[in-house]
Amino acid sequence: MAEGRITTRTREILRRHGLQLKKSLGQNFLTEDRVLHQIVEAADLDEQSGVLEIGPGIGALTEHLADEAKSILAVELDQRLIPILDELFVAYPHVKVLHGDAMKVDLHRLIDEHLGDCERRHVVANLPYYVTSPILMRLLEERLPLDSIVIMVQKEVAERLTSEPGTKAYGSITVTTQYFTEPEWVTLVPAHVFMPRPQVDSAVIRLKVRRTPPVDVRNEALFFRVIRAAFGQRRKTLPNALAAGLFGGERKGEVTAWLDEAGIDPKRRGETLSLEEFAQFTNLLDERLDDLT
Ligand SMILES: C[S@@+](CC[C@H](N)C(=O)[O-])C[C@H]1O[C@@H](n2cnc3c(N)ncnc32)[C@H](O)[C@@H]1O
Repeated sequence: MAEGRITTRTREILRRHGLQLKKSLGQNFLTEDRVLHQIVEAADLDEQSGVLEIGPGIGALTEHLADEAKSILAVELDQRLIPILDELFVAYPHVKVLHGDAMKVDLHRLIDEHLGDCERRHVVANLPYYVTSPILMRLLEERLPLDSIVIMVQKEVAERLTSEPGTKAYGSITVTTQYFTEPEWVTLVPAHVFMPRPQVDSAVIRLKVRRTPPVDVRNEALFFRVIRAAFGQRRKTLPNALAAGLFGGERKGEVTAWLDEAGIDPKRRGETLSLEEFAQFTNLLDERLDDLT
């Protein structure tokens, strides 16, 4: 079969610049137009959209985004790729390439500076897999002014983010993501469309950022502590896991009673609790802890 356009483009750019891709930076570049189209389509962009792209690589996705959106800010960690990106987008004043680490740069300031005049803002990215969860948690927990996040992630991560209570894939990242967004599976992406080919398949998901959370939580910090504790020690019973994560292993009796009071059978495992049940228990716990102080 003849080599596709993007594969040829990628090989050509890498050869011309004498570049070896770095596995440690998660550099698996997309080489199929069809998948690039699917990602851009899922983001539902128009001439009022601003896009933050994390990890543009050598700009395969950026090129497609540049055709659809008003402004693009592309943050790339690998300094070697910056001159290549600058050269590729020299004639695109609405594409700004920035050398930086998406885990460290001030995203609020950058979005305000570069995408502030856009009506809608999106993150669109083929994320580096070694840092997917921390980047996603950062995007959500910092409450950036975003409408949606369309990301390519490892298939297993996509399954976690879109899973239901009681399934193996359901975890603290699921609950946290579903608290901030409505996740939607877009498409499965086989490993062979990347260069170099990774060990695992991938998937594109779309996270529609919620304006308000779907459950009423009075103490958010406590809510996230409860979630982490419930999933922290999967083999423990729920009262044991919560007592261990929240009270250093003490107060198991009280935790059991509070679960009962919140209408949650203490014999259940943490991974069977819904978002509503986590909120219910946290609100009760917050009240009871207040009463005790
Ligand atoms: C999976 S590749 C995607 C490249 C390109 N967008 C594509 O779809 O072909 C991930 C990119 O993220 C970059 N990267 C890795 N860690 C990063 C970080 N902490 N901040 C910003 N970019 C990062 C890598 O250098 C690489 O270019």
